[in-house]
Amino acid sequence: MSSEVLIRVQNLSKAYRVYSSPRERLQQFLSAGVSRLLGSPEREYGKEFHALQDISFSVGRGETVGIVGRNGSGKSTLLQIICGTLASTHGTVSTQGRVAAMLELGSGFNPEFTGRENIYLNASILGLSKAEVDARYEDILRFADIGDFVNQPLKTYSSGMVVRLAFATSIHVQPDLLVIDEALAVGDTAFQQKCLSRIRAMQESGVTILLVTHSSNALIEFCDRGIYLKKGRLVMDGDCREVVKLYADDLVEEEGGVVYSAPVRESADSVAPTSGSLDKVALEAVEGELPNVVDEQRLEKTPGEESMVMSSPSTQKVSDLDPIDFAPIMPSAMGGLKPLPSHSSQSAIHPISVGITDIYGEARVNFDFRDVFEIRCLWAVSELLPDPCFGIQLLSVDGISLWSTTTLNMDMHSRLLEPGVHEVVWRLRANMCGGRYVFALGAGRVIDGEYKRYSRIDYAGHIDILPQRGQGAGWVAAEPRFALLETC
Ligand SMILES: Nc1ncnc2c1ncn2[C@@H]1O[C@H](COP(=O)(O)OP(=O)(O)OP(=O)(O)O)[C@@H](O)[C@H]1O
Repeated sequence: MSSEVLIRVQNLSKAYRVYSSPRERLQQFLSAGVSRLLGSPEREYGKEFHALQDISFSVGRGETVGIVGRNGSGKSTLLQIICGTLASTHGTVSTQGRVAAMLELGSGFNPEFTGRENIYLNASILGLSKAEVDARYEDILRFADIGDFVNQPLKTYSSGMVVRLAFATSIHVQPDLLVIDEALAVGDTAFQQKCLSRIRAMQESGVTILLVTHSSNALIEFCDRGIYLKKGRLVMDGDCREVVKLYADDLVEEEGGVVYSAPVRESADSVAPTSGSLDKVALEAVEGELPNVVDEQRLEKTPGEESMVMSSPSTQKVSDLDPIDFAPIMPSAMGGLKPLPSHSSQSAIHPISVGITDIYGEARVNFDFRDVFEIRCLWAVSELLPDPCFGIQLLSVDGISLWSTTTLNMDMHSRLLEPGVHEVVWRLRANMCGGRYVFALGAGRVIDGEYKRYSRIDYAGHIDILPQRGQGAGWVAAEPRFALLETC
């Protein structure tokens, strides 16, 4: 990336006047008329609302910057001002070179014009001559792949077709800056993939890209830098992972969850073990203790109860053993769990504290791919609880549920839980791609063969899995192998 600044935003603010009723709006309108007639000062009705407040940042040539923030945080407003389709209230924006923008659906397109007319219109607004558009026209059509619709008015298009045309036009005008406002989310999967690979090619050829996204993965995968807008203010501009972390924590908090991060022990986390090292230590720990392993692995030990025991083949050599099965599940170091607030109405089973730990019960956040880790919770049971059931859910930081299960699904039920405090441990393997993952927990009862939730912890903690080179993108780490075979 060169040091040339392509976008400079300085102390940018955008204010709207918002009215509580149509009447108030009318009063404002009349007051403006009266003040114009009489030359008197205009009386202000309504309230001022700041969609953006005092935003400053710059983007260098060749950089890809992602903007994240909740709905209404000002992302589209910012892009519109940068692209010149909206005026700011205060501050300045300067851009260098040709700016191609994919703002809201069809922005810059006229619904009455045909696709063809819109291509020419749009490209000419961006400074291309007719001859230049002629030379690119076939390529644009090929990329958009909308067939004969190109000769129909845009108002007859589906939203996906508008995106196809808009994207095809934007990338063929050789922009210096490409501005994309979530538009790709509308296209079909195959088209999205085509666009993403074209965006990557444009990144490589030095095009500057400003991208609004709701996907933390997209931010981390595509962007050099992240900007986080919150209620119209820029709260972070920097490393994508830092931005994702802050955004994820805020999301949980704002959606009513109580955010507890498992206490991070700097020494343990700053020297995160390399892949497999934890497993090795775990195996050393269990060597010589094999006869006790099965007993140790019960989540709760009640004489005579056989549920909640992890399967443990007993004929393997120690060197073959996998810590997910063979390392004993130990009680947490109590400092490793974070206390949860008590609520005024408490159900028969409610959480006291929760945390994510390594297999020694030590709080930890960073794990390598395939490391084994544990999500622990102390549950207070206030009455004899027949058929208790525990649930777990793995979520992306965007709140997408990636996996969930319950002890009922795992056929671990029909077990009486005594009043008291019980530590429940879910041991998992980090079979996920690099990135952040959030966990939710639940506890309840099995009633008529169904899991009835008594308590839920929306945010029980998160882990960061360190990315592995060549692993690929996404959530599921499928551990691919590849062969290219000769055929005769
Ligand atoms: N013309 C307007 N009058 C009053 N308020 C407006 C106007 N346009 C936008 N806003 C408000 O400005 C704020 C920022 O809107 P903006 O569309 O930029 O948010 P956003 O982050 O892009 O949201 P989303 O993720 O939903 O697209 C919102 O609260 C919105 O309601």
